[in-house]
Amino acid sequence: MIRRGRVEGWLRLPISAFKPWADLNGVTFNGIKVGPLPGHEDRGSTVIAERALSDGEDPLMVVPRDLVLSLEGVQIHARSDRNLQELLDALGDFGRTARGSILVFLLMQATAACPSVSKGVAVRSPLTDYIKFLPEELLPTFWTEAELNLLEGTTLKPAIEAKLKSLNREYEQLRSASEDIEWCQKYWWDEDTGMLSFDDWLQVDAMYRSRALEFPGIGDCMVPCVDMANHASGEGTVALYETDGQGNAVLLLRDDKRLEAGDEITITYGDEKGACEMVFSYGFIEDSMTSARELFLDLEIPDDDPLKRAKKFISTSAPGFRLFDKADGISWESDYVWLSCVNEEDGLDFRVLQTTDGNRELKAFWKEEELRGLTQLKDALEADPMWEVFRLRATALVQDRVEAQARLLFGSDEGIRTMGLEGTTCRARPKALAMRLRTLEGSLLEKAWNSVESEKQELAETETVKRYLNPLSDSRYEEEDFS
Ligand SMILES: C[S@@+](CC[C@H](N)C(=O)[O-])C[C@H]1O[C@@H](n2cnc3c(N)ncnc32)[C@H](O)[C@@H]1O
Repeated sequence: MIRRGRVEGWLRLPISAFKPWADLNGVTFNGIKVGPLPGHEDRGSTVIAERALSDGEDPLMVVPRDLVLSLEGVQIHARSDRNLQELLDALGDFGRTARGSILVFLLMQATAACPSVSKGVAVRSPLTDYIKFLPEELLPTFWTEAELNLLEGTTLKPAIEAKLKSLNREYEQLRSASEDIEWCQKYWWDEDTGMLSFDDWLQVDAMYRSRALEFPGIGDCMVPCVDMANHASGEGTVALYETDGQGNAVLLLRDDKRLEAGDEITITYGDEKGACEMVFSYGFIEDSMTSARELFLDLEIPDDDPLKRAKKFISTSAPGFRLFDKADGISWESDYVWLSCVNEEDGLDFRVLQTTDGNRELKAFWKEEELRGLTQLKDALEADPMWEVFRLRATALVQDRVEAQARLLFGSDEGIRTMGLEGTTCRARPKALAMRLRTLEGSLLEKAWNSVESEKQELAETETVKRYLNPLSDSRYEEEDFS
């Protein structure tokens, strides 16, 4: 439906109509305009200074609170749209989340804009026209199979596979929740008259994912007009967003920033976000990015670990670890790794205890002390006389996983580069992004391997580890392989 609406024109407005739309809906612009930036048209539209701007300016933009598309905003729309309310109710818990309610609201707006849908099925709002300004984002959920193959060995590959599965589940949930609602059956699902397909769910997901911001006091939401600002990190960030006393969204020039007419007004989508997340959520990697910044590698507790089931049950964190850039090198963090590398003979124990309300609960203990959260495990290990041994095990585990990932990435490199460069089935943008991500992740993996290698060597020189590895000199310890 959405793709067709854009092609046929009923779901598309030129960016030249943006200012009249904003004026009509009470948005205030102060010395700025929205449109493509000459020389950077590939980034779509952006916010541009119309005159010189400096410290002490009034807000560059004020967006009335009733245009802010949040969970609360959708619930307010639903009060005057019976069909929207029925749909949200039918979706249960998902309809009460920011993401679920906003995606459904966007679908309703596209439906309202469709000329073949009877008036009154979906109530039109200022946002019905707003979504006509939103470009089609080429996020990886829209990449072809050949393009996705270029991601082999990157952490984006499993992330996209998992995302597509979860989008499919959500789409099926939408279908089963709404196929008995008469108008949904007619306009969305009917074999002859229904217009919805999985692609529409991907489209509203892409609108939300690439444009949602976390607004102080509101949470995750889409803010029309502020979401026209492109991203720049660090000192490149020119403006910031917040809410004013009335709940309106405002865009403010950062202190010490001075702009000339024609300069771009950027915000940050999150300076800490890594290359993988930037491609995943926004479909680009900032030109100035010279490192993948961070990457997440999954990890399985080995089958021969006798406490595997209990460890998996108790674990609340994602099974894996995060590698990230630090000022002095590469570091990693994960509660899961610490849990993976200790066992009963070290002092880890699990017990089923009765809670005050009569339920039974599995609790983890370290040397008789209850762990009130997995984050406490690392502190307990750090205070243990065997700390260096545990660290060595953890580093070895991390290094093995980094090495396996590097083999996957570099092992597929030659074939991929040939396919990417010669393959005619891959579009230029996904191709360039995939190649850049491969390079950035490859270099982070190399640095991480070297960094854990030196850590391992340092640890191997400690007295605790030497004693541990040499059971003949101290019969308390058994031999272990850290190679
Ligand atoms: C919140 S929207 C910004 C407005 C958008 N350019 C438009 O035309 O509607 C985010 C999208 O803008 C583009 N974008 C933002 N910052 C960019 C940058 N620094 N380089 C390239 N593309 C960028 C990406 O396509 C991203 O998914």
